[in-house]
Amino acid sequence: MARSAGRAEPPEAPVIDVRQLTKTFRRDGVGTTVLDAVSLRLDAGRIGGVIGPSGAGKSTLARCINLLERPTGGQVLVDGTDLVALDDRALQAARRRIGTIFQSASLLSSRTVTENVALPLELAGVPRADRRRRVAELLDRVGLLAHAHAHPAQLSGGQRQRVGIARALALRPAVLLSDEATSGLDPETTASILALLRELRDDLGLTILLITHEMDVVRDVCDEVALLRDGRIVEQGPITSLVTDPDSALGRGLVPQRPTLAVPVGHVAWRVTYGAAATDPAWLGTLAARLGAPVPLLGGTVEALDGRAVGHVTVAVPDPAVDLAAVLAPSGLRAARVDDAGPAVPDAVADLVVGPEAAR
Ligand SMILES: Nc1ncnc2c1ncn2[C@@H]1O[C@H](COP(=O)(O)OP(=O)(O)OP(=O)(O)O)[C@@H](O)[C@H]1O
Repeated sequence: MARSAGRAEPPEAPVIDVRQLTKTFRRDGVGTTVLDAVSLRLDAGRIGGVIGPSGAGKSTLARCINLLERPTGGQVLVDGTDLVALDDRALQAARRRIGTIFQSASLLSSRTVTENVALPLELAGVPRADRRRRVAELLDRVGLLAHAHAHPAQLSGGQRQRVGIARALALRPAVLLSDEATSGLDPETTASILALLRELRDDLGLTILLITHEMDVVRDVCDEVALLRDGRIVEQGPITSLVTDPDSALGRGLVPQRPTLAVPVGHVAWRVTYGAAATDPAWLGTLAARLGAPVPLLGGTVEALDGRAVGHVTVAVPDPAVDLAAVLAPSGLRAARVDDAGPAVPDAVADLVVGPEAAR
């Protein structure tokens, strides 16, 4: 349809729009608030993460988003429909918009792979021939056609999780909700499941929300992330913004500072944060030439994210009078003296899995 000239298109509504979600459990007249005014939005085709330590309320949030648990307050809009406001019958239909995968794939052990994937189709009354076609398509997509007649006990953990993913996609949901789906898998299997999720997003335009306690999962696959702690979102944003903000605890958790070498006598340690769209790759050599003395590199992590360099390095500046922040600003780098830069891994994320070698 032609757009009318001069009229701005309304911004696209997010596929997931959680507003002021609250959950209080009551036992013996005593209420415990597990989610406190949680709000998050995720646009179509984005992969969002919710990360938090044990007990933060992550699983409760996942269960409130697909309404397995009724929120005490707030709204859960999926594709513009507030699930909280629906009666049970309407909710049953609306829930098909969300496919969920869990830590244990929760497959029926007596059923084959094909029969497990077909289950939601059976329950939805899809005719047998259509079911067969759809299951074959799904198993092909998750790379399990060869195991169609196997039982769950004959599969590896990663393969079981793929069956869970195929089953979650059976009714063509708009949203895939993953509650710790890669927890307990080895790093290689985790990477292959995350690659599959990325592929599903790219090919099917799925919107994916990952609930996890692993920073590596967030860094590898998410476009944006929210940090949940004690039932509240304490920080959230696009990954690229967080990792380029030296003041972001989440950003520093995502690209953790490794232990550095000792500062040579007479030098001052500075932490340099990458992140501008363009960074002069030769800045360290340029800096040494400008100071007329070598600038020892004490450690750091720099990696590519969305085609730009992100991370931090620690360098030892031979002249205490140098204001490195001012010197490096034109190179697209931000610098803070290590004494003022805060801990390598901020307290706010210290209890999350930030990588095996991260400084504690
Ligand atoms: N049905 C319930 N009744 C009472 N309290 C509950 C219930 N479900 C969860 N809780 C409490 O809510 C808090 C958050 O639990 P939740 O399982 O959502 O956290 P989590 O972040 O997923 O933790 P983990 O990573 O350890 O699974 C916990 O203190 C838990 O005891």
